[in-house]
Order: sequence, then C-alpha cells, then structure tokens
Amino acid sequence: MESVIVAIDGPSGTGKSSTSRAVAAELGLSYLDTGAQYRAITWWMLTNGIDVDDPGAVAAVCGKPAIESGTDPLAPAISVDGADAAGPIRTREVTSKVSAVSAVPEVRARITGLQRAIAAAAEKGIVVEGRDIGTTVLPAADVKIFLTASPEARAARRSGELKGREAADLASTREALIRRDAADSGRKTSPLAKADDAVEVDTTELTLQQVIECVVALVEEKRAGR
Ligand SMILES: Nc1ncnc2c1ncn2[C@@H]1O[C@H](COP(=O)(O)OP(=O)(O)OP(=O)(O)O)[C@@H](O)[C@H]1O
Ligand SMILES: Nc1ccn([C@H]2C[C@H](O)[C@@H](COP(=O)(O)O)O2)c(=O)n1
Repeated sequence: MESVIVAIDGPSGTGKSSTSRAVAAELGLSYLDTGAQYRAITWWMLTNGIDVDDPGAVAAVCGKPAIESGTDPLAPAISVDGADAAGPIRTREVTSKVSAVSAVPEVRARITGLQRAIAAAAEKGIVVEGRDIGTTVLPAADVKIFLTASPEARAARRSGELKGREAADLASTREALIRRDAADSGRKTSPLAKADDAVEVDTTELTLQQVIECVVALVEEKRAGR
C-alpha cells in the first residue's frame, strides 16, 4: 500500500489527539502530536528560567533542547534532552504559557523542521495533528481534516477529563480554551487556520467513534481514488 499523509487540525478539545491516534492505529500509520512538541519546548523554557513572555529571550535559546517524539499511536512518547516529558508537559502552567512560546517565529521554524523530518521518515505514512499542519507544515498532505466543536462541548469534554485531578469548573475551562484558541488564531506566524482544501468536521454532536469512522472513510476514499 502507498504511503499516505493525513493532516488533522483544529482548536483545542475538538478531538484531534483521540481521533488521530485511533485512525493511525486502525490504518497502520505513524502518529505525531505536534502540540506535545510545543508543550515540550515551553516546559524546557520554564524549567530553565527563561522569561517566556519575552520573545527575544525565547528565540535566543529555542535551538538548545533536544526534543524527540515517538510515533507509535499506541504509545505516544515525548522526551526533552533524553528525559521523559509526557507528564510535565500537561501541567496547567505549561498550558497557560504554550501559546506565547509557540507564537515566536524562531520556535515555529525549529519545530516545523522536526515535524517535516518525522513525516518524511514515516514509511507507511503518518497522521499529524496540530494547528497549522494542513496550511504550513505539510501543505501537500493527501488528506486534510479540520475538526471543530462548540466551546460548550469542548469544555464539557475537558472538565470530564480533569475531574478528580484538578478542580473541574466548566465556565473557567470554557474561558481558558477560548482564550488559547484566540491567541493561537491571532498570531502572525502560521496561525491556527483551516486549509482551503481541508474537510471540516463538526464533532459537537458526534461520538468519538463516529469521528474516527468519518476520517478513516475519507482516507480510504482518497487511497481508492489514486
Ligand atoms: N466526539 C467526541 N465526543 C466526546 N468526547 C470526545 C470526542 N472527541 C474527543 N473527546 C474527548 O474530549 C477530550 C479532548 O480530546 P482530545 O485531547 O483528543 O482533543 P484535542 O483536540 O487533541 O485537544 P488539544 O488540542 O487541547 O490537545 C478527550 O477526553 C476525548 O476523549
Ligand atoms: N501545530 C501546532 C500545534 C500546537 N500548537 C500550539 C498551540 C496550542 O495551544 C499548543 C498546545 O497544543 P495541544 O497540546 O493543546 O494540541 O501548542 C501550535 O502552535 N501549532
């Protein structure tokens, strides 16, 4: 079977990671979580005392950390300078600072280079999820999907996830994700955006399984038409 590149973009909490992992596992493809890479570089900045609100300071050191991403959809992995970073990159502090760090053009250039190299090395193909995959990172992707969902549905999904670990307040979760989407859509360099040739899937009223089936069908349709 020919290699296939699938780009899945969309705002936070729309189901990109869950859908991408399941689609990649079902189709025997590699998987790349690009948000995890931006989180990893943000975590490195914070642990090394870099002022993440100073774009010049961030740009000056963004080439330093060695960021490595695993591409097995059944065991996603990310390390920074050889240390497992899967846990630390999901803290509230990293989430609140990742938009500022990922808006710095030098950071984007570095991480985009890593992403393209990983995609090029994926022999059977890859599902890459993020915010600018279809528009900037892999504009020639075979299949482009843009997932959306109402802020209410996305906040409910996130609050459900956080219950028991951190206080799950629906209104503040909703505000936080709207704020992050606004920052990610408003930055100058490769903002969160739907590619003109992406298929938009509104997941508000769909189960995760229905979204997975929809994306698998789109990939199979593309392969059949080649
Ligand atoms: N269609 C759906 N229906 C209900 N819950 C869903 C659906 N899709 C995803 N979820 C759940 O919503 C939560 C967020 O999903 P996921 O992490 O895949 O979103 P995301 O778009 O990757 O978010 P982020 O960009 O913030 O990382 C998860 O708990 C996931 O199980
Ligand atoms: N292609 C990408 C992927 C992610 N980002 C930034 C913007 C997000 O708020 C942040 C974290 O992503 P998440 O883990 O929530 O998917 O990373 C980006 O700018 N470009």
